[in-house]
Amino acid sequence: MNDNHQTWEKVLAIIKEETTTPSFNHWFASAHLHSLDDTAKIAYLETQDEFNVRILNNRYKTMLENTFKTVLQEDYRVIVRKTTDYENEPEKPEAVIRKEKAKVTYVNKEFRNQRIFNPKFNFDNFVVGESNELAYAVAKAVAEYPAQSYNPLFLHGKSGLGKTHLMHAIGIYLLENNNDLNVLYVSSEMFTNELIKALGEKNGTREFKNKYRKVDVLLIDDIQFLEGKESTQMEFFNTFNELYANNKQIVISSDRPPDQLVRLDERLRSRFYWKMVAELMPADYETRVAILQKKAENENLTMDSDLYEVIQLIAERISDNIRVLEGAFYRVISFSNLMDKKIDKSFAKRVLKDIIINGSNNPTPVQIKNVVSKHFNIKINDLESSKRTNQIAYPRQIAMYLCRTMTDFSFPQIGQLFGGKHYTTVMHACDKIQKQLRTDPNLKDVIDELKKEINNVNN
Ligand SMILES: Nc1ncnc2c1ncn2[C@@H]1O[C@H](COP(=O)(O)OP(=O)(O)OP(=O)(O)O)[C@@H](O)[C@H]1O
Repeated sequence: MNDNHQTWEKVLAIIKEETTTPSFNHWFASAHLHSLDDTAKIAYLETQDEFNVRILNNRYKTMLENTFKTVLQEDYRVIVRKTTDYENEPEKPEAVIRKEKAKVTYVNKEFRNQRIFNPKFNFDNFVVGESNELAYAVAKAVAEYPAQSYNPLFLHGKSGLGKTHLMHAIGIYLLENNNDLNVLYVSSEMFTNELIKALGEKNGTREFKNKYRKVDVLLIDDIQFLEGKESTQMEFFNTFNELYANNKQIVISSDRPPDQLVRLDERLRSRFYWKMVAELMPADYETRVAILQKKAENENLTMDSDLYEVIQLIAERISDNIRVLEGAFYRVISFSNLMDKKIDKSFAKRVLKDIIINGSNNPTPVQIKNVVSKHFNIKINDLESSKRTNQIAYPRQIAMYLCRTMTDFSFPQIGQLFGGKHYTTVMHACDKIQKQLRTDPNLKDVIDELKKEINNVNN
């Protein structure tokens, strides 16, 4: 039995445990592992039937990727194709094969071990919102048509907003579609260290230059690191010019726009403006929620109202860095696994005490009442009155629900704050809104909007 066969057997054994017998027999039993690309970290699966391909790709991809991770102890991206798609890869003349083999060896030697792409940083996993749609669109265009419309591409944005993710996504996409391309991803720090090492070795500089001049697509991250390093800048300047002159794609990322890289050579800075400069801005609330929903999906978590509330809580409180946002979410997940506790809001608050409680204050019931009364165009006094018309009672129930979910006030305390109502009235209101939220998307939009407004007032 070869390694791939063994791997696939292990994957199947796990999946068999996790799915029903009919699903397993239907979708997995006839699939095979076609090949594993250990460099690009892709598992290629094959199956005979077109529909089966679609189901495995759409419905079971996350499960497959998680299972490969369990078996191989590494992240692998899964691609399922029809068997005939592999068979129909055009036969190449002997001379072409020989030439390609030579090229592959060369790619192996100089570039393969620098293809350090994180398979999770792909386009499918990148959630697009208003804050990043331009950057996403141009990154995708570069991946599809390198060195055509957007060369060079300069991506900038504050820390943790997805620059590296998009660069890896470009690299992964390019390699998936043309494995022979010389795609090179380097951080500016790696570039600098490589240059310093080369300077200390016999023929080092020549080899360094040769290597970089042979690149088809250069992805260079965190260019701000080159600030103040004159000789590295000079070498990068030469590399840039040479690649550009040969119509090779260059993608650069930075934590600032080019004009703010003041300790970078002016000639280099001006080149960054030649084609496309795209900014990644802090994600808005909806995008932050969508990002965490995607992470939950990737972790195979079942989305119930408790989990959704936790996602909202984290998205409300952490707004300027996606890395911190997802870090908080993963912390909740791992503590819940460790302690075997269900994820809900009070558990999340405990686990994230340092971020949620100390890092930011809960809104006050007064702020909540203010926002709700403005939204429904009624008076705060009305919220505290005993009027029972629907026009007043419904916003009051919503306000009570928000006080309960956004503050640490108890049912009796909230009752007091709403004109001395009995605690069972507050419980009833919260229960009603909670249930309605599960079925009424309009109410969910209203609540989301109110929470956003309350947090804006609170910050
Ligand atoms: N739009 C998005 N959708 C999904 N995940 C995202 C998105 N934006 C960022 N992330 C995630 O946030 C984390 C941080 O992103 P990334 O490392 O790309 O940030 P960065 O801008 O390169 O930060 P730095 O400047 O600190 O290197 C990653 O795990 C990435 O997958």
